[in-house]
Amino acid sequence: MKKAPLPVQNVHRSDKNVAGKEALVKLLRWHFGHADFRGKQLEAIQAVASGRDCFCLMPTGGGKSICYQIPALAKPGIVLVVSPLIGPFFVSILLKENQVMALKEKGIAAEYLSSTQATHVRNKIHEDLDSGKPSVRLLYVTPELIATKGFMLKLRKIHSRGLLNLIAIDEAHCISSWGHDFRPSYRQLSTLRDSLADVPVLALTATAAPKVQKDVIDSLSLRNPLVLKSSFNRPNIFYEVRYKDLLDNAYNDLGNLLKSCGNICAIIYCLERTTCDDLSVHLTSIGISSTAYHAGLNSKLRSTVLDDWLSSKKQVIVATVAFGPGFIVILLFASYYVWELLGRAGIDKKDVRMVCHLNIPKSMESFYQESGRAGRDQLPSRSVLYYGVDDRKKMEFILRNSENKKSPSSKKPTSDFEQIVKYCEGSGCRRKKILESFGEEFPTQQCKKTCDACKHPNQVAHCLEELMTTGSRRHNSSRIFITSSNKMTNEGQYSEFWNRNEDGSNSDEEISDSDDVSEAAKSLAGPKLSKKLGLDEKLVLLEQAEEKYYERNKQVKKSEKNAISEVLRESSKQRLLDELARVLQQLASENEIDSQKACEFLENECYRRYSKAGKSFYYSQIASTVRWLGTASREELMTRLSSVVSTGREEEPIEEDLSLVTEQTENIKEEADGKINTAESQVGDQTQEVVSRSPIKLPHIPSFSEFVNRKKMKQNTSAGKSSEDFDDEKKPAKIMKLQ
Ligand SMILES: Nc1ncnc2c1ncn2[C@@H]1O[C@H](COP(=O)(O)OP(=O)(O)OP(=O)(O)O)[C@@H](O)[C@H]1O
Ligand SMILES: [Mg+2]
Repeated sequence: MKKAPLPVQNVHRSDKNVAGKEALVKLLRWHFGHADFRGKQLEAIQAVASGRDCFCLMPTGGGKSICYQIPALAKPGIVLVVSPLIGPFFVSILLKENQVMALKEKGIAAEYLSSTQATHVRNKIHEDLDSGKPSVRLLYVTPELIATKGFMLKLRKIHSRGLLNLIAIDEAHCISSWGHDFRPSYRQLSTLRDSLADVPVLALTATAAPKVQKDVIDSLSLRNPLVLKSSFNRPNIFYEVRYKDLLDNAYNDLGNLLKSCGNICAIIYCLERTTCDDLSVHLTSIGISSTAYHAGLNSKLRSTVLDDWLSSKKQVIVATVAFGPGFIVILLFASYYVWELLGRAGIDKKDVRMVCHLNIPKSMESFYQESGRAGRDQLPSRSVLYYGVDDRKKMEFILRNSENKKSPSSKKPTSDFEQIVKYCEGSGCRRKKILESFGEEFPTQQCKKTCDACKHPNQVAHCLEELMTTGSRRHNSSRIFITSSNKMTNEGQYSEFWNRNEDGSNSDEEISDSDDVSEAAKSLAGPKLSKKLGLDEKLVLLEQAEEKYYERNKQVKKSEKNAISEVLRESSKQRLLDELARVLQQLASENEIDSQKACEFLENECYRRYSKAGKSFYYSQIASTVRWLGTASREELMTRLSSVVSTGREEEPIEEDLSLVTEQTENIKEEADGKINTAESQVGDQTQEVVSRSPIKLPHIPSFSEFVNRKKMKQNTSAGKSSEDFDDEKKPAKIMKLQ
């Protein structure tokens, strides 16, 4: 049942005064049921309540959210919470939704704004914000939304009415390129101070590196901030490393470990989604209720899986881990969707008793964040990392690629990785290694045997010795530990991480991220794919690789091979939705288009055109549509999407009825103008004037074959014709820029 909010006047003495401890504790008890504030929570709350900026460094699970949730209850007005869009769009929205729901259950008027919400829900929130007396107290938004002109004007208006009490930047380390999780959209938050100079800013992070702290404070232009730092020690977590190379079977070991702990709630992180599936099947087969969670599942299934785990219907969730944007570039094209589930995604499941890493994480920070999901209720919990030399090499390879992608001189990923390698391969106290990597001194005796190295030093020393010997034998080398793997990229043994960009073409999306084609890509990968090969040769190789794959899978019938599965269609819709949401946010046009319907329309169009031709062509068309979304002007989007969606003519191909579309656009434009006038023009958004009344030529989305032909034409310099010439000949009215 919902709780009634405590009357505000009971809590705050006056708008200017620092809120009294007693009143704040009362709020904490009433709404959250906690007896008292933890660590530096009260100091942070009192600082921002008095109008001071604050930088708050607390470990994962330390209770950062309370630092902005209580201020939202202590004074009339709004607390704006900026938190990142983490991982695939749907999941992050789901998590925000969960958080907001949980707050509402506590009687707190919280909302989130996102372009994936139904238009009427979004409109209602906007109406509330524009009302002059908003009922919402905690408003969660993304940095992308803050960057839009329309929303910033809206904030200014709220502020001018004296209703913007605080801006909380959660996961503030994302603003720093030194952080492990840098997000370019966070950079845009630096304009907040200029636009809303006197609103206190609270920056919250669990990333402890001093240069990140400085970067955050500078980037957000925090003024004389109160800097609050808590220890990063998580005394209730027991840290342990198990050595895969010394185990008969890591799956069995993990299964036995989970069984020996009883019916506990656990998270297992894996590097690859096939491992997630295999491991989940294995655990289920031995009677452990488990479920896999990764991007290979459609969004509906993902949501069910997550719900099952959150509600403890399933005991163990086996999920893929997160990588930064650099990794996405590498992995996406090899079909290894990158996925951040429970690492920093704000999931607050308190009773996770164990977090296992089946593969080595990419850095100490990632490890700390992910293992920190255990024991958020402060009860004894466990972190178990399964370390294998092969895993380490694989990760080194990925990291090296990522470095090369960013800048050849960037050595951050590998140097961060060395810390976690030392954590696994060193013999000293694990807890000390974690804390020292964050610059925190920690005397070993304070560990009090809460890591394997302190509890069983001889056993760990013995394992390390054995690992050294086994490793030397296996790898025929005298050095196993902390080796450099400069040669990895030449060995070709990790072909699943083949970097498509190597081929120098811009046709990345033409490689389907459906499993089958990625398998083909695997076969094609590695040394076979020389940079010197031209496009034709590469296409031939791709075809051969595809054939090889299907030969290997005799059970796959020819017809099935080309079929477009529901899973692929779902993931394509999601992909379109992600891109459209991003673009609409950038254009501050979320209210004008029902993204869900628009993406269904676009996907349906691709499907209708290419379902017979097969999935490569279908996928290629999806990829082109995504590209088009990314480059289309607002005018083009409006013309193409608003008209179709709002008139319910989803099934009609646009080119077939251009005049109708134009006519519809006129109507929609009028309708949209009306909406804009009420919702957006109140904040004076000049950018809304773009919709044109003149007939608009619809952009053509090139098919895969057109794309290849264009490539060929580009190569064919001797013919003396440009690719545009070629297209002009073929399809005079349908030219689209391919970058
Ligand atoms: N004063 C308190 N007393 C008891 N429990 C608390 C208190 N403050 C917060 N908690 C609980 O601690 C848990 C973690 O809180 P929260 O999600 O805010 O952590 P966080 O610092 O944001 O972590 P993360 O970095 O993982 O996002 C929650 O279950 C919350 O209810
Ligand atoms: Mg948090």
